[in-house]
Amino acid sequence: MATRVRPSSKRCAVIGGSGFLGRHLVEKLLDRGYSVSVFDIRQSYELPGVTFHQGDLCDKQALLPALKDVSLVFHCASPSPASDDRDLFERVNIQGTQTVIQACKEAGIQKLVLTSSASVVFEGTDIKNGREDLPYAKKPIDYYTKTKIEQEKLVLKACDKQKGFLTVAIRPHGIFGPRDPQLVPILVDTARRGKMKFIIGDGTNLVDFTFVENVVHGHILAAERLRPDSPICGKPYHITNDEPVRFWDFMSQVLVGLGYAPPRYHLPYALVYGLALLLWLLSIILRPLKSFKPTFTPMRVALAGTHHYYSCERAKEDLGYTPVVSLKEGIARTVQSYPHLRCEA
Ligand SMILES: NC(=O)C1=CN([C@@H]2O[C@H](COP(=O)(O)OP(=O)(O)OC[C@H]3O[C@@H](n4cnc5c(N)ncnc54)[C@H](OP(=O)(O)O)[C@@H]3O)[C@@H](O)[C@H]2O)C=CC1
Ligand SMILES: CC(C)CCC[C@@H](C)[C@H]1CC[C@H]2C3=C(CC[C@]12C)[C@@]1(C)CCC(=O)C[C@@H]1CC3
Repeated sequence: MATRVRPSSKRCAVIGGSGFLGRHLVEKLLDRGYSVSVFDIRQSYELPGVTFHQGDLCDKQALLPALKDVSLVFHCASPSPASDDRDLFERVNIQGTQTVIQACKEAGIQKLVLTSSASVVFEGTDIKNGREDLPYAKKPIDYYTKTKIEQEKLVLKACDKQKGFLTVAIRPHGIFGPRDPQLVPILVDTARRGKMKFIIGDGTNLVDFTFVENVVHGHILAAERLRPDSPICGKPYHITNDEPVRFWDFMSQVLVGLGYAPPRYHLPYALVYGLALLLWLLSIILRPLKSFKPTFTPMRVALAGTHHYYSCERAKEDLGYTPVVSLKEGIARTVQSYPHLRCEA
């Protein structure tokens, strides 16, 4: 008679484990003695203790082998927020997350930890010390945000103590660190094209940027505290560096660290936002003739010109969270990790 292997609490799966956050999470899980099954649409590395399963998370049959003998699943896969492909976001973040939940239930998974985003409450206007009880954005600023909201709702609603399927959502904001494919590379590319001379607005707006290891720490605390009797079941948690910083000071520190000049001249927020909106509309209208992707999208301008920082008191109280790497140290380690992006002049 075939014996069914009891899932080990030290065996977990990371969906999206080839990505920026996913790979940092996998590395920390290995350090902590977990063995890890990675499921991703691409394989970007090999590591002892990790088994790779390549596939699309919308395909339950492809997903199930990655969840075999696993008790804990982290779901941190998403299309890039830089995309504006509505169908892709809906397919992966909404239908795909439904598939992940179904596959978890079929595979007898006990815990599912979702990487959501603090942006689920952001509508393009100021948020100061926002707590988790803020309502979801009624007018989400883009398809990424819209589908992250639906995704979070699905995962939190699926939490079922009676059936032994526990869920929690982590809401990070502005993740940065070594190997990030977005923030630093886009910033440097913009600087190299001579477009990082301007500060949008008066430059005093405060924002959370979160070093990737703090985000990983929040995920692991949540996973380890997720038990039927814990208050965290079915809830979202902000995870930040807990050091809101002026958006333009952060950008300047990264730019200067890499040898580029910081932005100096101010432009009115409303003007830049209006221009970004116009360019975005033009890029849609002209798409059949010529494809171009504006750097300053309405989303980026809103993120660069408003206050948006979040309280992580709930994570401190319920998860025992405190950041493990300060902003200063995080920026230094990030800058050091991009020798190829330094200014050569
Ligand atoms: N970066 C940030 O500042 C923030 C990120 N988040 C969230 O954190 C999570 C991780 O983000 P991050 O590490 O930056 O993103 P990455 O793009 O680096 O990682 C996501 C991974 O998921 C993969 N993926 C995409 N679609 C599928 C699919 N259909 N099936 C299987 N795998 C897929 C990606 O592959 P490919 O690259 O080929 O698409 C990639 O390897 C996301 O959920 C994101 O929404 C939340 C707040 C802030
Ligand atoms: C061109 C410059 C004005 C801006 C360059 C940096 C930006 C690329 C980043 C600044 C804030 C970042 C951010 C995200 C992506 C990269 C930035 C826009 C997210 C949208 C990533 C996904 C999320 O869930 C929220 C993030 C907010 C901050």
